Amino acid sequence: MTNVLELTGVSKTFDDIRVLHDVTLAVGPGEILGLIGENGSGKSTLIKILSGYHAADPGAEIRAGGMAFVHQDLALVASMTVLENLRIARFRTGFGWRIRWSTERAGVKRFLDQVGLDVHPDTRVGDLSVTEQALVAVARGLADIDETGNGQRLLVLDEPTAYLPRDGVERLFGVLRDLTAQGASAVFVSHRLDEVRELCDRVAVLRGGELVATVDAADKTERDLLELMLGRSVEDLYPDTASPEGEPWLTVEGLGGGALRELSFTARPGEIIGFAGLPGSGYDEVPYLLTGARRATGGTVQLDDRSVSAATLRPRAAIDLGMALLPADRARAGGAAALTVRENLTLPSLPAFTRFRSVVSRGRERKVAMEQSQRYAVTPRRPESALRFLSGGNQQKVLLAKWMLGEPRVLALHEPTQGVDVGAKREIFAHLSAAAAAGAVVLLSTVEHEDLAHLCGRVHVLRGGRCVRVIEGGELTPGRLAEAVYAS
Ligand SMILES: Nc1ncnc2c1ncn2[C@@H]1O[C@H](COP(=O)(O)OP(=O)(O)OP(=O)(O)O)[C@@H](O)[C@H]1O
Repeated sequence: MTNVLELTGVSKTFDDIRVLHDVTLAVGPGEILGLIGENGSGKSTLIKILSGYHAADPGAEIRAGGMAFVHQDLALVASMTVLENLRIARFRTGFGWRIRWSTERAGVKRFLDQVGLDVHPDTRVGDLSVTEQALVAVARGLADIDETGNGQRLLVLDEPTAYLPRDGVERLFGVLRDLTAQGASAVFVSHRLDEVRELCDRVAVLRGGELVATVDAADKTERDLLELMLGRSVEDLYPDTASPEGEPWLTVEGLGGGALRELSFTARPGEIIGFAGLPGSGYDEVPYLLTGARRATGGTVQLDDRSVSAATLRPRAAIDLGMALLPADRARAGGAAALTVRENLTLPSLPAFTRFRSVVSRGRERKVAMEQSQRYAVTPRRPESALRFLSGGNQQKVLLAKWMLGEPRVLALHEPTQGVDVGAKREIFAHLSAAAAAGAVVLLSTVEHEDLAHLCGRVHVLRGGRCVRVIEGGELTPGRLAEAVYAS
């Protein structure tokens, strides 16, 4: 049987820098190929060449059958219906250019069935769960292929599980297995090596733009894959963290806003505190409400002897109090994509680079930008390049480095390692632990139970906007956390 995708000699050069070198690979019918690599190794660039967004350097050969893409953010329009999302720009018109809705509904139903989704085509996508939305994105991919394909079907999935709960991941994988049993193929790009091993038949490993290995998933452990990715042996992922003594100096009382109804807790300098829960429980609102990025409806925040009403707290005041926020949505909320790495790094602490009240000292800025890029292992080390040209994981390192420059006393983070490779993840954890050791309070809202269990001294589990359990000490394991989060 002929391959569904064949790449031969694919290279890509940006501004004289070669980010892909002579990549050759193939995907067979019914096969799921994993694509892994460190941040900046060239995964997205390769996918963008497949999708036609970038042209490969001359000399490449690409042969593909019907192909569709499912991106991490799913690219669905929440305010439109499932039907509209699937058929957007392709409605079949009958006599007099009227859209034949009944035919459209029946056509869409066929693709929803293929992904095992029992929702009415007129349901608004925004009203579906994140798992259902991911399945709609897969159904749309199948519909796209049906329009353009030649019978061969290849789904390219770029970190599709980043926002999914565990049961959603299992459901998505079940659907992908069913589809491949019927002859469809998939390329699965992910930083989650456990999921790559679980789902894929073979795994292609990119390192520094080169395809360094293609291996059978069943033959390799997670650690093997990680070492192939990094090209070296690895140490433990998590740093040692101490549980600090002393008086609490952050006191939060009755914090509410969005899905969060009422949250109270105290923190000592040096503590790393986690917040966990299901979507809608409010666990992910904490960093934003505490730092004034989202308007709280009530509650007080006391830092040392300064007490402020959460409802009147604005981001600037929060920064002045020594609080920093690292949001999950780094593309839109975290950084200024069009500004350079240097400008992003120095933005919040600009007054420190200013002479005679208004003149920014470029020289000092440059020096500090270079130092921070080094300290946080940002690659490529080019402070004058625009933030948006960095790979996702490297953007995250820049944004963390930016807040660390101001030596915050409270560091509030939402999904700080989303899309970050395991090597960079280790570095980020080491920086968080160092910030805590220097006396900062670190607050971590994430779905990564493993990270919470290893890094935090205590985790607050939220449900219905309230803390229903605090897990600490010997109880604090990923398993216990998952039980508490999923308990109804
Ligand atoms: N448009 C561009 N202009 C200049 N350089 C770019 C551009 N797009 C990507 N790069 C560079 O190409 C390299 C590969 O980036 P790419 O986004 O493909 O990595 P990745 O493996 O997807 O990383 P991540 O896991 O962090 O998303 C990086 O060094 C990046 O800075």
